[in-house]
Parts: sequence; C-alpha cells; structure tokens
Amino acid sequence: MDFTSFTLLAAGSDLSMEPAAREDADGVELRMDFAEDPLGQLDAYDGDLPVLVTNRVGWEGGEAPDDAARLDALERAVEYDSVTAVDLELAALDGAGDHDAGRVADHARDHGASVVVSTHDFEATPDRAAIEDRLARACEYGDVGKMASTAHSPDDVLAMLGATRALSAADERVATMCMGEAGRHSRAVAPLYGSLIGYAPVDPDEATAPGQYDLATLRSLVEQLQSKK
Ligand SMILES: O=C1C[C@@](O)(C(=O)O)C[C@@H](O)[C@@H]1O
Repeated sequence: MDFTSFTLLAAGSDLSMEPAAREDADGVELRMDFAEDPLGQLDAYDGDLPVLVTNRVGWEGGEAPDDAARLDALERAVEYDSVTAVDLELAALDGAGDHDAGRVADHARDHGASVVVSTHDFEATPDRAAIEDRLARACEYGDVGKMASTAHSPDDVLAMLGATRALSAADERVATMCMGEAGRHSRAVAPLYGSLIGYAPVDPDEATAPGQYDLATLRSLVEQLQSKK
C-alpha cells in the first residue's frame, strides 16, 4: 500500500472477513489489539488484499498494553509479505509512553512496508491550527499522517476538512476523519479534501471506532461523491 490515492481499508480483528471485503476494499486493517492470535492469523492468511497492521495501545484508545511485546508483535507482523503497512501512534514515536516505536518504523521500512503515523482525540476536535500541527508532525515520522478526532458540531468537521485540505495542498499525505455521529459524514467527504485512507468494517456491528459506515456503504458514498458525472 503506497497511499498515493484514496485507499479504503476493511477494518477488523479477523482476517476471515477478507473474502467478503474484496469487492469494496483496497486492503484490510488488522486490529491486532482486538484479535485472537493475530500473528497466527497472518501466518495462515492467503487472501488477495494487502494488510495494514495496527496494535493500538491502551492510552490511545486501543486494547494493547504499553509494553515491548506490543512492538515486538508489530515487528513480527511486518515481516509477512501480505503486510504492506503498519500503524504507529505519533505519541509512541515522539516520546510518550514507555517504549519507543521507532524500531518498528525502521523494521517496517526494511521490509518494504509503509508507515502510517496516527493521532487520535476521543473527546473533542482541536482547532484547525492545532490539527495542522499534529498532522504535520505525524507526516514527519511517517509516509502518511493520520488524525481521527471526535466531532460535536459542523464546525469541528470544518476544522478537520480545512486542515486536511491545507496539508494535502502542501503535498503531505494525510488521512483524516471525525468520529461520532456529528463527524460521520467526514468519512465520505474528507477524501474530496485529500484524505488518503478510509476505515470501515464489513459488518456494521463490528465497527472499530465510533461513527464508521459499513464498508459497502462507505465505498458507495465515496464513489458517488467523487464521480465526475
Ligand atoms: O485509527 C484508526 C481510525 C479509526 O479510529 C476510525 O475512526 O475509523 C479506526 C481504527 O481502526 C484505525 O486504526
């Protein structure tokens, strides 16, 4: 996955959903922190879609402990040919937490995988300038800088879309979305402003974040909005 154009990922914890994702997804996000035996799943994986692996740490909204094993598992994961991208938290790369995730980024690049550097706000949406700053910092560490915030108003979504457009127009690769009901439409609209990655579950009951559309719906919405007709 080089993220040179919009990439829609089927997000989930079980790679057995991959066949059902092929029609609408460009890849799969394996949420290792939610998964049973993620490395065993990768070992057995013979799907067609490339995989981005995420092992989200607890202090960034995930289920993984902040320990060396979390990063070790990501290093093992990027060694699989099917894994072409890895997600690392900005905070884990610039000194927060107990373990430096830089070794995972290096190992990923040694194995030809892209690095998506993510930052989240599960309470609110910062102002546009703060979003642009966080995205710019994420872009310094990775191939794509990603931010997911929580929207409570149209103004929150406007701030995210404005920041997305500003970074994209400056030739930075970003992925953005606003979580929650007030932010839901951003998942279909942000690609028009330069967001390069979308996340959606095959089964709407298996969302990995608040406000996600199911995969088929998000694919349809993005395609209709991007249609030149
Ligand atoms: O960071 C992200 C974005 C996300 O939180 C979303 O809002 O769609 C979903 C997560 O699975 C993914 O790792």
